Amino acid sequence: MSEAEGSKVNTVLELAGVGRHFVQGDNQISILDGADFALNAGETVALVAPSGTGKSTLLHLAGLLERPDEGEVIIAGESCSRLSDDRRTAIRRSEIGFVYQFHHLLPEFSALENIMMPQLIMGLSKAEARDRATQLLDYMRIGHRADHRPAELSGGEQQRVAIARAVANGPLVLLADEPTGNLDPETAGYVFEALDALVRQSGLSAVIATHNHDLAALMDRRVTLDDGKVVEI
Ligand SMILES: Nc1ncnc2c1ncn2[C@@H]1O[C@H](COP(=O)(O)OP(=O)(O)OP(=O)(O)O)[C@@H](O)[C@H]1O
Repeated sequence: MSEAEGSKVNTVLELAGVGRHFVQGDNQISILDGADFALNAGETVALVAPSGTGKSTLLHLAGLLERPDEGEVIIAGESCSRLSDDRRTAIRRSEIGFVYQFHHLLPEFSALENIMMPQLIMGLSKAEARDRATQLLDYMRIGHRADHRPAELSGGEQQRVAIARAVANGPLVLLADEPTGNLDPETAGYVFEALDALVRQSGLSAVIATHNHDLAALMDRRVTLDDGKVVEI
């Protein structure tokens, strides 16, 4: 295999010439315009860019929550832009983990049940899902909170549950949209470090949008958005 072919195989997520345009009033604005990006297996990348430049838009496209207006989103070698909604949902469920700024946990379920849920949807047995959820809670050092509902957890604990839920099905790629943006600096630091450790321990690839340059420095690479394109910083 040539070096070029080898590096393709190693690319878990690719954006190729991606464009996303919105109409605002009388104007069309191009948030992404010919954006290229490649994420390698086991790599962590921080996406650091000013508010409103398109970080969430990029993550939504990469996570197959939206379709680009042009260009391709390629996950594990499969071009996804023209696939059916059902196929995109299947890929998203098996290959993508998402963490948001706000935890979006299901309020009526416990921490453990929230982490079991995506596994049950994927067809795992209750016992398997419970074992994996318990392991993840222990890894995130909140095993003692397993039976608590989200409202009974601190902000940092809620985000650690949300991170555990995002990786519960062993995705290929973790996408996180300011996962610590809603936390005080000290809590943000330890939640981010726990996220980083979990990603590295499980060999995951991750793109993490953050405004925090100290936390971004923990990642393998940093990129920003400039004039609708992804550029290294
Ligand atoms: N569905 C939409 N319709 C119209 N405009 C949109 C839509 N989605 C996003 N935008 C615009 O695209 C721009 C980029 O939004 P996006 O949420 O991606 O930015 P961001 O970098 O994540 O910002 P923040 O850091 O504040 O979360 C914003 O100006 C936003 O108003």
